[in-house]
Amino acid sequence: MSFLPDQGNAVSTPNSKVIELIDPNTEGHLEFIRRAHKRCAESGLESSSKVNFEPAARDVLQELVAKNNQLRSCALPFMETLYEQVVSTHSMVLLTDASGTIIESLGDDDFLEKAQKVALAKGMTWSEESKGTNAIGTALIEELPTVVHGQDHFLDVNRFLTCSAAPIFDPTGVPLGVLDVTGDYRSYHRHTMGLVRMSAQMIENHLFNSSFQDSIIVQFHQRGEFLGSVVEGAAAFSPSGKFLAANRAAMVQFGMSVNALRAHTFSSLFGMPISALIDHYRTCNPEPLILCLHNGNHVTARASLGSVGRSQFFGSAGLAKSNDILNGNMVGGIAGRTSSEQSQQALYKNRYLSSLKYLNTGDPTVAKVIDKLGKVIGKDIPILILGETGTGKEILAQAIHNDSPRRDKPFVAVNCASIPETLIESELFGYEDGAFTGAKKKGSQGKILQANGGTLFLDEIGDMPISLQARLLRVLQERVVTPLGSQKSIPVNLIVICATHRNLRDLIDAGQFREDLYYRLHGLAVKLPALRDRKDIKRIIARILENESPHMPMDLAPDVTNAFVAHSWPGNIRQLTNILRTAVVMADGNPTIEWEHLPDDFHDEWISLRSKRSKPNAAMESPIEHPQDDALHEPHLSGHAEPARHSASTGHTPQIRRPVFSVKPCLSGHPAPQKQTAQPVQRFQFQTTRHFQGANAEPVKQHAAEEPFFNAQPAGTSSRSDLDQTFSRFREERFNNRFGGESSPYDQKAMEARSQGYLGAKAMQVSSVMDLGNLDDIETRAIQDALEKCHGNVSAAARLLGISRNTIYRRLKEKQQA
Ligand SMILES: Nc1ncnc2c1ncn2[C@@H]1O[C@H](COP(=O)(O)OP(=O)(O)OP(=O)(O)O)[C@@H](O)[C@H]1O
Repeated sequence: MSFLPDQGNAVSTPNSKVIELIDPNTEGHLEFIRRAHKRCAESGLESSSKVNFEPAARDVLQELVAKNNQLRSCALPFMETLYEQVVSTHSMVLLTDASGTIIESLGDDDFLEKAQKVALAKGMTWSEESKGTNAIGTALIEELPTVVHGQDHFLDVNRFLTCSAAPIFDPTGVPLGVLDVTGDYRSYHRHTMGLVRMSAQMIENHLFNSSFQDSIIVQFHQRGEFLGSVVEGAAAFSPSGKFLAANRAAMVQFGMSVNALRAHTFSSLFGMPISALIDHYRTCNPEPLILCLHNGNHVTARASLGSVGRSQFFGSAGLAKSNDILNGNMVGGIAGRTSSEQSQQALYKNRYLSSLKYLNTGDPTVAKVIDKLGKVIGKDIPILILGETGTGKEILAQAIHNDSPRRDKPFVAVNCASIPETLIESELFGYEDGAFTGAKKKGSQGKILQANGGTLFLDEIGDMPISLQARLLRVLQERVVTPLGSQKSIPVNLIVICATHRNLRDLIDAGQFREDLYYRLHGLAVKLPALRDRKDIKRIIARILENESPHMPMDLAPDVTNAFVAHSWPGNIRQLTNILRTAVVMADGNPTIEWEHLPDDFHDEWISLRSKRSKPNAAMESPIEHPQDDALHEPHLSGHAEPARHSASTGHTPQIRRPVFSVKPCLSGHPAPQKQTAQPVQRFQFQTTRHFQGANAEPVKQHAAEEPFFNAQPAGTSSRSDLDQTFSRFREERFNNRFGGESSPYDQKAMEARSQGYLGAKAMQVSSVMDLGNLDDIETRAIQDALEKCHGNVSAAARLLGISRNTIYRRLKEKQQA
């Protein structure tokens, strides 16, 4: 094969050289043709030889088309587009298989007649052997784009033709066929070859995507604006990160052949664990990532997780393996699959059928939830999923979809809390061409229409702006959607699943949620338990470990297991997953996860929560030996005396250092915190609302000193969800502050930026930061609030803000020095 450096020509041959070969006026081209003529002469052909016109028998033709069906169906739309470019130029567009036999043709009527005379018809073979030097046959031998013009043809009868052909390769570099434009030699145009090459590459990319649609596909390019274009690189990986295949643009960017790439994984090529990529792309509207290739080049990348990625949690290692096998088989070529492959695929589909059961890991509350859901699946009953953050609401919604008769239709998730209020409407309902300034030229379909036929998952429905709730209600009741700027209502047929961690009843009382919508959504409401209340945590741990370490069984050391069982897991299963993911990497091949493999912030949280006895008796029950004290130390920011923690074995509270935070009043003008001298850790007295609300807002909301941090609270008391609200209000307010409140120009700017694609979005990000003016203050305020919220626990504050602990230390030191 030939388009890779160690295998052939197309990639190793610089583009300038290729252009010389295909330009009939250059010496390089003449040499190329001389070589081809020599081959023909050596095979016994003579220039005066007659062409074989015998049309192919009907059944032979049928078999030929069936054998090459995937290539033909992928290529046909591109052939049609290509033909539109060359129509009325006495030309035809041809597609052949790997032997040079024509399997599809589109042509100008006047030229078709002439073409028949030289056997340019379906079923005819245009290999060099049978038709002498010609673009199709020669391109197959040289595995290079080829122009054979007029006299270049070996056979006299073909010399009235001009042909421009480009080979098409499968994702592993094996030639599948040739795309060609052939016409009367007087109609020759240099641009024809460019069109043919580009179309061949588009066909290859399309074949690549359809061959690996179950795998994780990463698309990338050094220039972000080229994402989505024909020159973007695309590489496919298994769920465990194993390299499967790459298109030729990817091989050029990697600077490696497919054989060399097979020794690589996603992380060795992109410097990031595949699990982090999956996490990023499972979020709503993920941004493209800037990744660093193994060769130091930075690329803008985006990924599609395919069904493998989407169902990663349902398939565990078993599913991952079966997909690896499937994909591994594909690497051998994309031609017909064997029966064992088909049965593998059946197995894979069957696993899909058991998604809900998969989530039933032994907790009686979850079992009841699954039982109830099983009864309504497939019926037109809206489902509302309740539960704290990270309890698996989205996973459950996906499982409901997977088990429903709509499983082959789209599952579209929208996080109502993560989209700015001004954009939710267009994101959900779509908009028409020119609906507003900056809207995309061709309009946008919107998530509701994207989910048509399938399931729409509205996460954080409690955060949907009240103004849009009426429109959503109309969609649910009348089953039609009207895009922005359109007069037309489009019928939709979908199942809606909603989720929230908020109390919708409270929101109704506060006038923030429509009661009619509540009842419309509230067909069956189920509540997922918090992880600390689940009886199956060990099974969940085992499952996560299977996913994170598919090739090596891993387990927790007994003291770690005990700690995990006793912990109150404020971030629920998401937090557990992230901790285990880091621990698996830290264990570095060791099959047992020990204390020292756990991240520092887990140590901090563990101690912080235990010292507050958030789980009564947990510390006493737990036979945990703590890790080295040193590992728990964090620098003292204030030199305050540290509070104590319980001794694991005795239940006493030995004096050890633990992080204590205090800020100088100058940071924000707030009163300095009380000096902390003894346990329990003293909370700051502060006003949660002060940065978030306007002058008329209720000013003071004080947290009681004894309120346990991040602990489950009965409704109405300050709790994790209170904390979430505070932070989301902070973000909202910050957003409004930045962009000027009600009639902010941001809406328009954001729309315009979006319409300009990735670059626009980036520019928007940059300009929004510029607009800020006082970024320092905002950052400091956010840090201070987070620290207050977390009672000085720097790690927890860092986690809340999504920044590193070092950033917090640095910022505070800077402020103290200022
Ligand atoms: N039963 C489970 N087994 C293994 N992992 C799970 C399970 N349920 C959830 N997870 C993990 O927990 C993470 C959080 O799940 P998910 O996003 O569904 O939670 P959520 O309740 O929708 O969170 P949020 O309310 O913050 O959107 C997932 O990324 C997944 O890794």
